[in-house]
Amino acid sequence: MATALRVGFEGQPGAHSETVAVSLFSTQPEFRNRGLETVGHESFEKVFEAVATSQLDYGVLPLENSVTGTFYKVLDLLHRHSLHIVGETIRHEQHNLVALPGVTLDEITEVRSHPFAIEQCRGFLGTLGKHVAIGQSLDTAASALEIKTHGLRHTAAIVSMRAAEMYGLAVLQRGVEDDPNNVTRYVLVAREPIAPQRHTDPRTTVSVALKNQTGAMFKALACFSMREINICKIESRPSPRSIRLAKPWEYILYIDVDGSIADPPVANALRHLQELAVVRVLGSYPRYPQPSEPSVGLFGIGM
Ligand SMILES: O=C(O)C(=O)Cc1ccccc1
Repeated sequence: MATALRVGFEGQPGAHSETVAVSLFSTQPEFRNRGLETVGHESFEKVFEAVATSQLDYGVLPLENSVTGTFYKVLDLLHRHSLHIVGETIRHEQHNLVALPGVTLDEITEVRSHPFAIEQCRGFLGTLGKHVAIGQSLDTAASALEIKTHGLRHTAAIVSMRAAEMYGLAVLQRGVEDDPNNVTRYVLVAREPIAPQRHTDPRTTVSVALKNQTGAMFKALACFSMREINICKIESRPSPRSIRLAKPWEYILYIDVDGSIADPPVANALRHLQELAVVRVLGSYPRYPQPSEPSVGLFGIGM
């Protein structure tokens, strides 16, 4: 039998990104029968490096959250490495306050989680009172692991139900996120690009190195709008090579559009854009439906 697909994520087993990897790879027909080993890494950078050096087949990375915004590090790494986006999915994460079994809420003096999870629960955390300190961990599941490993009776974590079960923690309060409609968009990255099929409602993401010149942004966007191509997202990040003291920076523009580079209007728009700026296609990829919560028994190996 062929070896299982190795899929990397940042964090410990039970992190949201790992849950997404497990659901996606166990439900989507192109991956379902391949076997899966999820592998935790200590940073997004290490996930990129492991895919680039063939230690992993894919990486699953959070790209943006509807409340806390873009995971900038991931965007910067997409530009810096030459990997390709080969899929995306959007998922609602339920955040739950959990602690060692038998511990009650009034015993808690610290709550730990990933900084984005903390931000998404600010309203709830504000109700706990000033005696409760807020601590950060690399990912949500790492906070659960720390509580379990060190027997921390006064610390609670904000994690998924899957992570709570994996680390044997009890739920103090379910659904502590401020916005119940809060969703995270994840991307799947690989070494080789793919050509998505039309029925997958594909998107294309490009990075565009823009000159600091009058009208540069307007002209770049016009390449799409004059061909009736819908732009779904624009984000800009300082271009690392352009940064000098007391000089205006240049920016890398990230543009997501509906359609695939196999569609003539998108291909023409990108050819046009290449006449104005340095363009890299980060991927044309299918949009997978929101994966369901996998059962706790399904997980791979950790860091
Ligand atoms: O920390 C995790 O579990 C992650 O996968 C990152 C994250 C954190 C908060 C919301 C979505 C993803």
